[in-house]
Parts: sequence; structure tokens; C-alpha cells
Amino acid sequence: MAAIDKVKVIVVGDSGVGKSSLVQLICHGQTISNPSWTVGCSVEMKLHEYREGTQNQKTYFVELWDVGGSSSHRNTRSVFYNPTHGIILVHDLTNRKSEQNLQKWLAEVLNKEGNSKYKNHTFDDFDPEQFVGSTQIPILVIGTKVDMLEASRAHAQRRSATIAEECAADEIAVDNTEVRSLAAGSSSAVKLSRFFDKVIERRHHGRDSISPYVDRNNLSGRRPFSSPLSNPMSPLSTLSPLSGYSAYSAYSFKSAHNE
Ligand SMILES: Nc1nc2c(ncn2[C@@H]2O[C@H](COP(=O)(O)OP(=O)(O)OP(=O)(O)O)[C@@H](O)[C@H]2O)c(=O)[nH]1
Ligand SMILES: [Mg+2]
Repeated sequence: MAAIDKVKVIVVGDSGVGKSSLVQLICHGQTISNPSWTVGCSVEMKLHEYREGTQNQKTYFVELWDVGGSSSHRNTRSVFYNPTHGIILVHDLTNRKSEQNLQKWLAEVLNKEGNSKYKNHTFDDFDPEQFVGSTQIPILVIGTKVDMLEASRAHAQRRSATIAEECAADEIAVDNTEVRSLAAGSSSAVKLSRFFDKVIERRHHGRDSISPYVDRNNLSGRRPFSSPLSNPMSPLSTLSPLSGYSAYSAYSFKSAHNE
């Protein structure tokens, strides 16, 4: 059986916004009642049908790298960013600061993704519009805790332009405590699937792969990163490619969530 190609999507956002809950929902269609906070990074896998229903349909692995949002790990988490094939920016709809901080998260990932152009940018002078088109890294913005948002506040939240508008990225709002938030056929599920298709398109079918963000290692045709799956020593390598979902915490140390 031919190996299944994969892509790597980075999931970032402030601590407590709901990244791990979201990744569990995306990869396993389950909610987590009492998630522990993520120290380091936790990698979850999902099988995705690229261009489903067309003659180009093909199965890919999507690796979701759920990066712990705690600021105390800011200096070490950059190891998880290179390479990056797609970025999911997560904020808490009841916490406007968490949305404002998405600019910081985007700059952090893109800086560490090896693009010197933004190396010296401080967070304050970061302008996401510079990234539209030039990055080509597909971005998806996800607002969580929509269940906790009163209708009136939802309107208020939309006063200023959002990072999704500035980056011309798709945006979805979810309640991670409800499995039906990403029910098949829902607009959120369709946007998520379209985002994964874009990531795969650019990574495996890209026309101009010499973009500033191309995986450096891949210029020589080598595998862009040693995903746990490709490393025979990794517990993941024992996975049957047919397994629909698999959970693997590559770097996280689970501890009680200090709620
Ligand atoms: N009501 C509600 N609670 C949520 C939602 N998403 C996450 N939570 C809760 O928010 C808290 C934090 O969720 P996590 O998924 O651990 O957040 P995180 O972004 O992974 O946090 P770090 O690992 O510290 O970066 C938990 O108590 C979750 O149960 C949501 O959509 N609605
Ligand atoms: Mg987490």
C-alpha cells in the first residue's frame, strides 16, 4: 500500500482559548470535559479526503500540532514551527484580548518559520495585511466558546476589523463542548475541509513551490520534517496507515488543568 502523504498544521492561540478541545473535536469528533493544559506541544492526526467526491480525491494525513499557549514557554515553542504548511489561529470569542493577540501568534509562527523578512518585526508594528498573498501559507481563524457569548456581545465583537479580514482568511465560530459544532455538512465543517484542501494543494500540488515559506529541507527533495510517523523509532510509526484517527502526545506533559 502506498504511503499516505501528510501535511503539518500549527494550532496556536492564548492559553485557555480551547485549542486542545478544538483539536480533539477535529481529530476524534469528541469533546473533552476537563482538558489538561498543554505544556510544549501535542500532535494529533486526522485522515482527510482531499477534493472529496472528485476524480482527484485522495487521502492525506493532517498532523495538527497543538502548541501550549502559556507565555512561559515562548522561547522554546519555536521548535515546533518549522516547517509550517498551514496555521489555525484560535481565540476565545468571550475574550477580545485573545483575538488581538492572534497578530502576535501569527508573527511568532511566521518569524520562526524561517522568514527573515519579519525577523526584526516587533509585535507592535506587525501588520497582518503584509501577509496577505505573500505568505501563501493558508490561515484559518477559529473563535471558540460561542456558547458563552450573548447575542448582543457577538455584535459588539465585530466592531473592529478582525485578523481574518486582514489576512483574507476564513473564520469559523465553534462550541467545543458540542460535537455537532463540526457536524458533517455544517458550514464550519465545510470551511475546515476547504482549509485542509488549501494546505494540501499548496504543499503537494503547489505550482510555485519556491515561495519564501517553502520548507527549506524540501528544496533538496528531502522529506520536509521528520514527523513522528516517518521516524521508525517513534511509537507513531507502528500506526497502521488505515487507522482513521490516532492520538499521540509527542511533547505534552498532561497535568491537571488548574481551573
Ligand atoms: N463553554 C466552552 N468551554 C470551552 C470551549 N472550548 C474550551 N473550553 C474550556 O476552556 C478551558 C480551556 O480549554 P483547553 O482546550 O485546555 O485550552 P487550550 O487553548 O488548549 O489551553 P492551553 O493548553 O493552556 O494552551 C477548558 O476548561 C475547556 O473545557 C467552548 O467552546 N465552550
Ligand atoms: Mg491545550
